[in-house]
Amino acid sequence: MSVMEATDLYRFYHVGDEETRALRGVSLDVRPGELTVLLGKSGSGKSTLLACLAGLDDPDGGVVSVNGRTLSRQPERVRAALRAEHLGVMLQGGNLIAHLNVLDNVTLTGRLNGKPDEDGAIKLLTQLGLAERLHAFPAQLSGGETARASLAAALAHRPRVLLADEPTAEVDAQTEQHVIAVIKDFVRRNQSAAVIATHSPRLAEQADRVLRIQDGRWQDA
Ligand SMILES: Nc1ncnc2c1ncn2[C@@H]1O[C@H](COP(=O)(O)OP(=O)(O)OP(=O)(O)O)[C@@H](O)[C@H]1O
Repeated sequence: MSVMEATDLYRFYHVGDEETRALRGVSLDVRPGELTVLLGKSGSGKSTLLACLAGLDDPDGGVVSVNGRTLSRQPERVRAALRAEHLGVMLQGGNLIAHLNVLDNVTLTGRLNGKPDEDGAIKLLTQLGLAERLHAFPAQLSGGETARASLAAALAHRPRVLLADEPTAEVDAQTEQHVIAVIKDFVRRNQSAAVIATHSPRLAEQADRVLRIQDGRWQDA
């Protein structure tokens, strides 16, 4: 049984006369308890795929569903509700709200879902080495701290699927191991799933499944 399914996704971008075929027929089954890593050169389509899986972008063709519910081509309010209930999304550049401190950012989705869990949020931030930064605002964080706080914000409400774009891009090797441990622990403990785009061989080494994308298609397809 899968927690998320993507079938035959296409996404084309048009800028002037130029057409970029960012996704060209990508299908994916995301299974519970599995950490899936997406590898591919810069520009191969990883971020576009994650944005479509998150319902933040709509594919031009194909369908995305989460927990059996269709996410693609739904009104924004339906997608936002499905995202808040089932998905944790961490995109490049972070997903923190500027006027909320780290702790309030991390507890936000839980509060919106009617399941506030400040203790859980503090525990998660502590695991990620941010115990001293609970009351800092996003503008005061380093790149690596922003990435870790964004990851905590994506995980705190224990989503069925974590979708993360380069969560270890700006951290040192030791911090990277912490981040990977938190993600693996989350997947195992909750029988959730994670789909992570990365350039990190260390993260790929610890994945249950590694998928390679090239020019908007699976490499071996
Ligand atoms: N909003 C956009 N408008 C036009 N073209 C875009 C847009 N977003 C992405 N693209 C193009 O689509 C292709 C896939 O981009 P994407 O960001 O998905 O790649 P990526 O594999 O995530 O790259 P990176 O590893 O650098 O993050 C690239 O050619 C990119 O230039």
